Amino acid sequence: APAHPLWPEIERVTLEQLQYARLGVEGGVWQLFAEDGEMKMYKREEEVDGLAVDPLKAVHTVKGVTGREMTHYFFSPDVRFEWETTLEQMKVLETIADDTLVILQIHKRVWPASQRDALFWSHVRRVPNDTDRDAQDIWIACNHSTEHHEAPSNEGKMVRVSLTVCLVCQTSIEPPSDGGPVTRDHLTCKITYCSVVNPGGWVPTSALRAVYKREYPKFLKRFTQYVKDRCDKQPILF
Ligand SMILES: Cc1cccc(-c2n[nH]cc2-c2ccc(F)c(-c3ccc(S(=O)(=O)CCO)cc3)c2)n1
Repeated sequence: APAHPLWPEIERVTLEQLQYARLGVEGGVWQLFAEDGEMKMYKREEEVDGLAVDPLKAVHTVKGVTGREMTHYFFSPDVRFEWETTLEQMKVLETIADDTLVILQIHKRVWPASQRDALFWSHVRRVPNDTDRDAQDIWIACNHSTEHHEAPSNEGKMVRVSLTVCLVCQTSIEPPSDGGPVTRDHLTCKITYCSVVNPGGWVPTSALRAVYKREYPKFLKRFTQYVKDRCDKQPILF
């Protein structure tokens, strides 16, 4: 593993997020707040220092793509402006490895709050499926707030959020009964998107919850549709 000061934290947080994502939404602690076809969005209402920091967990089933493809397009900074509608600026501050970056993002201001930015490391990895030999490997992409000497001090113009986000994908293949080749029609990708965002500065709880309720379903629908469109008619990446 690369000898970078962030590496131990990247390893720990990525594997913690994998376990967290794989925990179901049973137990009554998660409140279903949005549903659209296969997509189900849950939240927990939690406040830290009077700030709503509502953990979010979304589950979705997407046909015709693999977990490697889904996490690749989530991780890749090159395509982020194509699906992340609230992004205003983005800068890759450090390339730690081809699967590990440090990114600064400035997002569009949401009235009446002040504009926010996010500084985080981003990592994507394949995790062999240790429980079920026949199953495909699991893929996880994880974004977690960090410090970085290259991050411009935004002279108080911006409020910095702190976030931990993961996208965990499990692909399954239903092979064609006629023994023919596996095509995208035989692929199903089960995804779990988890996010905890501390808005960093005071936002009225009701306004923040309204933003989450509007933005998260829109984001996940748009992102997963973007990946389906990009992968359509392309060779399958397992
Ligand atoms: C999807 C969503 C939920 C809640 C708020 C908003 C939003 N609306 N206007 C500005 C933002 C905004 C402000 C700060 C942020 F850090 C992110 C933010 C959201 C997601 C991620 S990510 O890591 O899931 C995907 C990469 O951008 C990173 C930052 C988004 N968008």
